Amino acid sequence: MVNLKKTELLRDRCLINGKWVASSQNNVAVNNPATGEIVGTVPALETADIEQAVAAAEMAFRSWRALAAKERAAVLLRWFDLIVENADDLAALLTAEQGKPLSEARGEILYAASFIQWFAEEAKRVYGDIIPAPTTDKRILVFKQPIGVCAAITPWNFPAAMITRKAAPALAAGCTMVVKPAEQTPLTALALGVLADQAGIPAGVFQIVTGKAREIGKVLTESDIVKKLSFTGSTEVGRILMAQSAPTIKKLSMELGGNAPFIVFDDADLDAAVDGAVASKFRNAGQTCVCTNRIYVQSGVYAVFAEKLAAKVSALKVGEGTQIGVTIGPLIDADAITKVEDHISDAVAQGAKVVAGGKRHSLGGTFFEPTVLTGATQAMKVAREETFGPVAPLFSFETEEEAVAMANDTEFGLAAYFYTENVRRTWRVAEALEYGMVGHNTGQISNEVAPFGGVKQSGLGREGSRYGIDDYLEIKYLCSAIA
Ligand SMILES: NC(=O)C1=CN([C@@H]2O[C@H](COP(=O)(O)OP(=O)(O)OC[C@H]3O[C@@H](n4cnc5c(N)ncnc54)[C@H](OP(=O)(O)O)[C@@H]3O)[C@@H](O)[C@H]2O)C=CC1
Ligand SMILES: O=C(O)CCCC(=O)O
Repeated sequence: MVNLKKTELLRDRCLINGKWVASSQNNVAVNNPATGEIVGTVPALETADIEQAVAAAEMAFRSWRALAAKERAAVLLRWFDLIVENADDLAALLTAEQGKPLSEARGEILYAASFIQWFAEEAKRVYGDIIPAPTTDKRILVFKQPIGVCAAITPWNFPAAMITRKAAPALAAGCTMVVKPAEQTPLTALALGVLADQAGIPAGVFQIVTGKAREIGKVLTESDIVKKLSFTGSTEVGRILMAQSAPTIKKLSMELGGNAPFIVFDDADLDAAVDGAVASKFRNAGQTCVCTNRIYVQSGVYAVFAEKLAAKVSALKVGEGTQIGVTIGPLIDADAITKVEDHISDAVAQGAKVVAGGKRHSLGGTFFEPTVLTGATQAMKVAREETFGPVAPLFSFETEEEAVAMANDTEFGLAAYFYTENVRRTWRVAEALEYGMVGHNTGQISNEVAPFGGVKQSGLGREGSRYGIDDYLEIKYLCSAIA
């Protein structure tokens, strides 16, 4: 049970063409990962329902794109206001289905809202260009137009923000969108739909569908009507969706896996580095794609850093997200726990030492002790794969070149962090790291004004920032002969 002030935010139906649609067949239960209790149910829609949503999005696109940017912005700002007004309810729902501590959930809701406010403003700044023509008889103009019907497939780790980070630029640009949230966290998505409806977002412009991921993914990727797909999730599923989108040559935005290095040089402010490591590693119990995965510490400060980090991590409070003071909630499911245990046992078998945590929490369920390992090496799974859990492995290095080489030794390239007080080193390392986002002397890099996205196998495109709207726009060039 989740207690909401505004009970209509808890929906058991999907939003298609302005109507709340039930399943003609089955419903899917949504469980609280902290307690196992059922929080709600959502429909397992049929292929025909998804096709109907796509058709409604196509119809709605005609009138939505025709509005002045300022008119679309006004509607988006009403949505933003409603999300902020209902932040407590939305946070409660988010914690109930996802598990993160309530304060973090509230932070996510405001983060999610910030994308709507930002892109409502950016809608009015989709400028074109006039290019000096190579001959005097021509004029060359460039303008930008919305891509059309878009689809979004989003993960469970940020049930609100990953939706608005896609929907806000899409809607601001004049596109319409069909969203498929993760099976584990659809209720926050549906609540956002309620508020979108109340804000006056027209029928068909923002729709939410739930059901079997493969079937929905197939309809959305095979459709000729859907011109663009934006996905956040695992690299493995990203590859499948790219392949499925190839026949219709869809535009793609892909926010995929990470394997973030966190480098601590011996000239770093160690206390700041410890705080940054805790913030970046243990946010959402380690379940974000920008979470630190590997911590490289220069040998001269390794022992002190390890001791300070282990002390801070041991003080983190594990528990149900609704309890005051809790900083680490449950992991999302049993598979997540199995992966964390596998990574720890693989590391220990190869010589790593557990200096904090290391096992399932006495609370049971999917609660896990925040863990610090020393003596990690590049051969271990903790170095090669994204753990997506509360495990901080410490690696030792001697030189800057070695640290950068180890940090770049991965097929992923999403986020990286480093701590140094040396200005020259700052520039060298920032430029050498093969990552889309780099934090210098900070473990927190995400906000609505900065471009979020990766290189290498971490994905394609950028979300947030003034660049984020470009992913939903086509460039058209007009050549006008005037002689
Ligand atoms: N980059 C990131 O932010 C994230 C990375 N991950 C990484 O991925 C691992 C696995 O997490 P997981 O939740 O399984 O991530 P997935 O990539 O499986 O899921 C993300 C989204 O894709 C959907 N999906 C899954 N398979 C298909 C498919 N064949 N066609 C269409 N949609 C599909 C899911 O739907 P449904 O939920 O209904 O299955 C969900 O909405 C994590 O341990 C982590 O390493 C996970 C989440 C976010
Ligand atoms: O893909 C994720 O893990 C969500 C992004 C988190 C962030 O925006 O910081």
